[in-house]
Amino acid sequence: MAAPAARVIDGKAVAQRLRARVAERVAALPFRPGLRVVRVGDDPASGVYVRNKDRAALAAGFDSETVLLPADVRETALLYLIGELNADPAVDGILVQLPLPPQIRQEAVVDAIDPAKDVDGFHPVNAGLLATRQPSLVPCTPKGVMHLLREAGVPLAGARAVVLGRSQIVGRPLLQLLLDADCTVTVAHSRTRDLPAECRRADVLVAAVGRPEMVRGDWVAPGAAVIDVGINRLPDGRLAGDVAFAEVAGHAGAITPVPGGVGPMTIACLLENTLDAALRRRGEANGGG
Ligand SMILES: Nc1nc2c(c(=O)[nH]1)N[C@@H](CN(C=O)c1ccc(C(=O)N[C@@H](CCC(=O)O)C(=O)O)cc1)CN2
Repeated sequence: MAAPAARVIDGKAVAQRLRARVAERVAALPFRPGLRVVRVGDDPASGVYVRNKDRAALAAGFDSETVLLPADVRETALLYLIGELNADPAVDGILVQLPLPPQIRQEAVVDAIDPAKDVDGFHPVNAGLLATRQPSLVPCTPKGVMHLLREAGVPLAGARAVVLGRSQIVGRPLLQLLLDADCTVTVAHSRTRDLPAECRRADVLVAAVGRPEMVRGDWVAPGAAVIDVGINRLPDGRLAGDVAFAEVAGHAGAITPVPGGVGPMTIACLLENTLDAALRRRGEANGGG
């Protein structure tokens, strides 16, 4: 008997709908929310992502600009720029594209951004607000994962969720978001004793480890929802997720592809965060959203 095929969750379509909703809300505003994306150096992948963010923001009606800095820029110069953007009333959202060159401390840069304009949601103030269940700017990729799970109708209350990966940007915020959705959450990582066994317990499995095709078919319980956050460029140029898609699709109930799964949601959620930041900063009276 052929293995059952999982439902493929179309992240591109979900992201497109979210972007259209954001654009509608922006069109109804008496001002254009301002986004500034800072790119340091010439990492080609960052170049693609930054261009895509700028295009998406302009298409949604934002006032968007990208600031390019050379790879050898000093940390103090980047911090000075962030200070200027923090003080600029036309700027609602600031994002510094990662990764940064080695002479720049990522933590110092993230800490310098005004938390009210931190549309990446990486600032410790936003992390703390999320951890204490207060309104905050939530990191875009985990926010996108939750959006996909909800759009796909995956039951969350009481579900066992396993998050593979404990990064500041994905794993840790996801722990909070899944907990807030009433899941029972396990965060597994490189020191977890039996990763396949932990994964097999999951009704909802989110892979965010950055290791191509690490999650195999027999790591997944029949019918589980599998969300693949990994975007790994293979030596032959192909993209691979953290999940061995063809194998896992034979076990899972629903699965996200790479590309076309979580990635497009990251940009859609950035637009939503920028709109939220603008409405909060400028007051609901101006927002009407
Ligand atoms: N400041 C930030 N830096 C980085 C973030 C972030 O959220 N904030 N995340 C990643 C890169 N990233 C957004 O910045 C991002 C990565 C991938 C995609 C995406 O849509 N991927 C496509 C495939 C694209 C390809 O062919 O390469 C997909 O999955 O379908 C969007 C955004 C690191 N840096």
